[in-house]
Amino acid sequence: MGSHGATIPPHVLIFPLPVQGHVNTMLKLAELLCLSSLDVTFMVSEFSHSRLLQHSTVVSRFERYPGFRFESISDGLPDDHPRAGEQVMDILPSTKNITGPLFKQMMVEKNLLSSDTRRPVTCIIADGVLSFACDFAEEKGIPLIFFRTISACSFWAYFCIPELIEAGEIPLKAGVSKDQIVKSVPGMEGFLRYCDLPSFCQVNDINEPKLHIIKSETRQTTRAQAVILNTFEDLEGTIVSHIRKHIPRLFTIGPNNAHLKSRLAQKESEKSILSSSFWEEDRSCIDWLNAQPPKSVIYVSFGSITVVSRDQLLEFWHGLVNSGQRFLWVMRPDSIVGEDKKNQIPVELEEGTKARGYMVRWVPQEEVLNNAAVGGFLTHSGWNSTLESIVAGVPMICWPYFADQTINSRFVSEVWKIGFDMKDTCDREIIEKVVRDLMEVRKKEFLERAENMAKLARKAVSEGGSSYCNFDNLIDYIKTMNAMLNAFGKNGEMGLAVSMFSGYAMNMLKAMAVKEVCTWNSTYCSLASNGTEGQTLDMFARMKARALQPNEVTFVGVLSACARAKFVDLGLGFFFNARV
Ligand SMILES: O=c1ccn([C@@H]2O[C@H](COP(=O)(O)OP(=O)(O)O[C@H]3O[C@H](CO)[C@@H](O)[C@H](O)[C@H]3O)[C@@H](O)[C@H]2O)c(=O)[nH]1
Ligand SMILES: C[C@H]1CC[C@@H]2C(C(=O)O)=CO[C@@H](O)[C@@H]21
Repeated sequence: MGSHGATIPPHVLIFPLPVQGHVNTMLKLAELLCLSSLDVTFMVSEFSHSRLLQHSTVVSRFERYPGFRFESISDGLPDDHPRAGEQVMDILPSTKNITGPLFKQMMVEKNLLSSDTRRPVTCIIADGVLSFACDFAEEKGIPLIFFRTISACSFWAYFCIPELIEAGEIPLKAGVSKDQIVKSVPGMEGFLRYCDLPSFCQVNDINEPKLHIIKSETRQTTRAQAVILNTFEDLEGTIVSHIRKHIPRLFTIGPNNAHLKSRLAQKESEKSILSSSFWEEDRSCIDWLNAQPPKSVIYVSFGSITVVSRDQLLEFWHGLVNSGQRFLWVMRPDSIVGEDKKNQIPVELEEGTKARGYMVRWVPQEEVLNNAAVGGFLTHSGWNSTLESIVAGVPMICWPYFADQTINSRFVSEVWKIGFDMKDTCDREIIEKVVRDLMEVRKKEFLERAENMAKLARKAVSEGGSSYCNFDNLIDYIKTMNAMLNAFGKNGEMGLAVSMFSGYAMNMLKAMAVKEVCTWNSTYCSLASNGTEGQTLDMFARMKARALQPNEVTFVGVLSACARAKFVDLGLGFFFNARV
C-alpha cells in the first residue's frame, strides 16, 4: 500500500446483480460514494460491461473520479441467453453457482483488489440477492452491506414468505379467490391481495425453486452488517419500521437518482445525468416531446426485462390509439416474443401512431419523465421507473410483469394513490379507458397527488432530509469500519483471534463482520465478559501459558484503557499487534 497508507480512503466493492435495473441504481450509489471521496470498485458482468461500454456514458462519467474502477466477471450464462422475460431468473442460480466461485478466486488472486494506491477492499456492498458475496465476506472478515434494489414494501412481503407459508396463505387454498386479502404481512393487512404477490409466490408447490431462492436470499439479508434501500421515509417509513425490527441498521437513501442530482448540484459540478443504458438512447424523442403541449403525452415503457406477445402488443396499441392521447412508446428490440412477429400492422394503428405517437427502442428515461410534455407513465412498475416517475411528479398506469412489480403497483394505486393498477388485464377497451381517466378525466387529482409526492422525494434528498442524513450516516459507518480495520486487524486475518471486554467492543466487532472467534478465545471471551475478577485473572494466566508468539495470530481486540493496562501489567503485551 506504500508509505501513505493512513491517508488512503476506504475501498468499497459494489457488486450488483448484472441486469439493467440493478446496475443503474448501484452505479448511482457508486457515484455518490465517489463524491464522498471513497475508492470504489464496481463489479459487473462481462456481458453488462460490454453493453455499458457500447451505449452508456460511464467511462467519461467516472473519469473524474480517480478512485473508481470497473472489474468484470462472468454472470455464468451463455452469451446468447436472452437475459429477459421470466428467463432472467436463471441469473440467480448462475451467479450463485458460477460467478460465486469465480469471485472468490479473483478476490484471492488479486489480493482483495489492492494496489499501490488502493487498500484491499474494506467493505463490500452487494446486491441483496447475491448471498454468495456474504459467504466470502464472512470467511475473510470483510464487512458487508446488502443493497436490495427493490422497494421496501416488496422486500418486506418477500421477507414474510415463511410466515405466509406457515399461515397456509401460500399456496392459495383450493376454491379461494385470488382477490383474497393476505393477512401475514404486517402493515399490509388491509389491502394486499393474493394476486398482488409475485407469480413465484402464486404456486401450488412450496418447494418451487424460484420461490425457494427468493425466500432464501431475502432471509439471508440479516447476515449483513447493514442494509441499504433505495426508498425514502415519507414514502415507505411505515413498512421500513417493520423491517427495522429484523434489520436495525437500515439506511434508506433514495430516491437514488434524485439524491445523486442533489449532491452533484451542491458540488457545483456538471449537472448532467449519468447514463448507464444497455441500449443506445434515441434522443430524437426529446425533439418530438418538445413539440407537444404540456402534460399531454403518456410515456409507455416496460423496462429492461419485460417481454410481450404480439397479441398483448396489439391490445396496448389499439388501446393507446383509441384513447386519442399522444404517446411516446419504448419498444426494446428484444421485447416482442412469439411466433407471428412479422405480421402486418393494422392500418388504423399506423395512422393513429403517425398522428399522435412516437415509437423508439430506448430513451433517456429520466429526461423523458422530466420533460414538460409528459403527463402520465404507462409502466411495468419496476422500482427504478416507479421512483423516477415519483421524482418527476408523473402519475402512473401500472401493468406489472413479474417479481416486485406486482406489489409496487398495488402501493401506487392503493397506498400512495398516484396511479391505476391494471394488473392481470390486457384488453384494448380497458387500456383506452384507463389512459383517458389518467390523462383527462381524473388528470387534476392524480397530478396533484403526484406533485406532492415529488416534493417529499426532493425534500428527502436535500440537506437535512431523511435520505440525505442517512447517506451521511452510511458514509460515517463505512469510515468507522475502515478505521477499525486499520487499527485492529488486516483484512483476511480478522476473526482469527478475538478478545472482547465490553458490549461496545462486541458491537464494533460485529459491525466489522467478526462473527466467528476461535474456540480457545471464545472461552476467554465469555470469561472476560461474565466472569468474576478471579476468573478473569485466571483467564489471563492461561492465555500467558498458551504463550502465543507475536506473529502467531493477529490479535484483534478492542480494549478499555483499564483492560489494556491489565494486559500490559500481566506481561501479555505481545498479544497486541503493532497497530494497537
Ligand atoms: O427506454 C428506457 C427504458 C428504461 N430506462 C431505464 O431503465 C431502468 C429500468 O429499471 P426498472 O424500472 O427498475 O425496471 P427493470 O429494468 O425491469 O428492473 C429490474 O430491476 C428492478 C430493481 O430491482 C426491479 O424493480 C424490476 O422489477 C426488475 O425487473 C430505469 O432506470 C429506467 O430509467 C431507460 O433509461 N430507457
Ligand atoms: C432476476 C430477478 C429476481 C429477483 C430480482 C429482484 C429482487 O427481488 O431483488 C427484482 O427483480 C429482478 O430484477 C431480479
